[in-house]
Amino acid sequence: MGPGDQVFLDYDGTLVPISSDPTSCFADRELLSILDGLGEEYDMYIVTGRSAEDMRRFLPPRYRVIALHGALLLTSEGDVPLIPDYSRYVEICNSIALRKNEIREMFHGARLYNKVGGITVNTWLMDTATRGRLEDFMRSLAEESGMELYLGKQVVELRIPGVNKGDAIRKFRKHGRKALIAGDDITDEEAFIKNSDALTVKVGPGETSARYRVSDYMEMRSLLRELIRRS
Ligand SMILES: O=P(O)(O)OC[C@H]1O[C@H](O[C@H]2O[C@H](CO)[C@@H](O)[C@H](O)[C@H]2O)[C@H](O)[C@@H](O)[C@@H]1O
Repeated sequence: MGPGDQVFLDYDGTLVPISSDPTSCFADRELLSILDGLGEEYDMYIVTGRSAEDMRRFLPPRYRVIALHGALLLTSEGDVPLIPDYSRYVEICNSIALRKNEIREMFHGARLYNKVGGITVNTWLMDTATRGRLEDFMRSLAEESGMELYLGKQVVELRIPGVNKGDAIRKFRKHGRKALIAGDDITDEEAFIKNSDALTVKVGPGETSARYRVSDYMEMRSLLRELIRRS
């Protein structure tokens, strides 16, 4: 990897630790200094399943972010949908979000967030049986609404069908440039598989199609510091 090459980084679990509270995953000072260092040498993107609103709260606006699993590019000039029907899915999510209280009453511990182009239910506070019922419910909601069910780390989500990090990254790959892609969750596997020529890094345990592995976000940060040092 050298100056001008590309770096695509997942956020939760890759750059910051996974936490049971999804609302407070702010980038700390060390992370910002790493991202700034990378941004000076490399063509860098954060690629996340998070909403635009979350990423604007967690990170300063100077970074390029691909949000909602690849549906939306955030830039300092504004948001650019990367798929044709984005606004239709926003409306679908807004109408599902109207059922927030009903869903919270049906599934004890469920925390539902409208990602404005996705719906996520955080399941950290739920017992296993209730999560199972929630999955069934969300599966039927997906069928009714035309959204896609996605089961991640302690989240049950509805995401825009067909959207995935792999295709999103491919849109931004530059011919003749090396790329590093890192991530910790199932959606990142889609990025690894669709970019098998890249330097792919799995963060944490579990099966993977990535070529390399680091144990956690701290080792990932060390690797990124090394990348800056060598550039
Ligand atoms: O693509 P990512 O940057 O990894 O984002 C994917 C999901 O991130 C959030 O959930 C994950 O992080 C939470 C905070 O650590 C954690 O509570 C949750 O269990 C994780 O799955 C976010 O809430 C989801 O909407 C994103 O899809």
